[in-house]
Amino acid sequence: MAANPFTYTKAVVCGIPASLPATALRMEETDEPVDLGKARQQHEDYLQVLTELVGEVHVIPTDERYPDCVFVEDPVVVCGDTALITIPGHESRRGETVAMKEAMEKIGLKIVEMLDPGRMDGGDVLFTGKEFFVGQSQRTNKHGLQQLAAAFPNFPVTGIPVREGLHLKSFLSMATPNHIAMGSSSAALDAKQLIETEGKFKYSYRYLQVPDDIGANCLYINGTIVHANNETFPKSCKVFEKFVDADVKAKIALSASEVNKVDGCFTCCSVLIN
Ligand SMILES: CN(C)C(=N)NCCC[C@H](N)C(=O)O
Ligand SMILES: [Zn+2]
Repeated sequence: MAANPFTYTKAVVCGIPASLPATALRMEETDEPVDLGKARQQHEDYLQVLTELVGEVHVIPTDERYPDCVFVEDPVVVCGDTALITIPGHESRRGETVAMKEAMEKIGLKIVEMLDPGRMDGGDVLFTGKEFFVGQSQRTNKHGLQQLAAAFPNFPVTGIPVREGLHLKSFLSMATPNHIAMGSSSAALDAKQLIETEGKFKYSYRYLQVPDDIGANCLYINGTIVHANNETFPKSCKVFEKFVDADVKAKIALSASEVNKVDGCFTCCSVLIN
C-alpha cells in the first residue's frame, strides 16, 4: 500500500548564510533590512519543530556563494522515492543543486535531473497527495512542467499561471490532505478557480482562506500544521487558530519574518520526505 503522502520521516534543511541580508534575491526592495541574528534564531526554532515532528533532519552546510541556499525547496521536488533535481529559474541559484543532489543521494532517493531548457523552482510545485499543480512563473517554464510530469508519471499535472508573486506556494499550500490554504489576492483567487476548473480532482478540495498571501504558506506534517504566528500575520494566524478538522492533531505558530523580507516562507525552508 502506498504511504500517506503527508507522513514524513525525514527533512532536509540548509542554514542561513551571512550573505543573505545583502544579496538574497527579493522582488521588492523593502526599507527593512534582514536581521541576520534574528533570521538564524527563527531558523533554529523552525529546525527544532521539524526535528520534533519528523525525527531525522539532514542539514546541508551553509554555502556563502549562494545567498538563497536556505530555500531548499527550490532546487528539488521529492515525491515518493524520487527526487527531481531542478534547474532553478534564477541563474544565481543554479549552483545550489550540487549540494542538494548529494543530500538526496545520501538519503537513497532515485535521482532524476532536469534537462535544459527546463526551468523550475520547487516553490512552484504544489502536491496535493493525488495530483500536482505547477506554477508557470518567471522561474518555472512549460518544459519544467513536462519534465516533472515525466518524473512522476503516476500523478496528473496541471499548470497554473503565476502572474503576481514569486511562486505558486507564495499564496497556496496544503493545510491538511483535503484543505488548500490560500491567501486573498487576485492571484490566489485565480489559482483557486483554475484548480476547480482544470484540476483532475477539481472540487474535491476544501479551502482555508486567510487574509495574507504569505500568511497562507504553512506546513502540514504528520497531523500538525505549522503556520505564521500572531506577530507576523495576526489576522491569518487567527484563522489557523480557529480552524478545526479531524486531520489536525496540533498546530504550531512560528515567525519567519526575516526570510519573509526576501520572499521566503515556511515551505521554502525544508524538503520533506516520506
Ligand atoms: C515558496 N517559495 C516562496 C519558495 N519556495 N522560495 C522562496 C525563494 C526566495 C528567494 N529569495 C528567491 O527569490 O529565489
Ligand atoms: Zn516560500
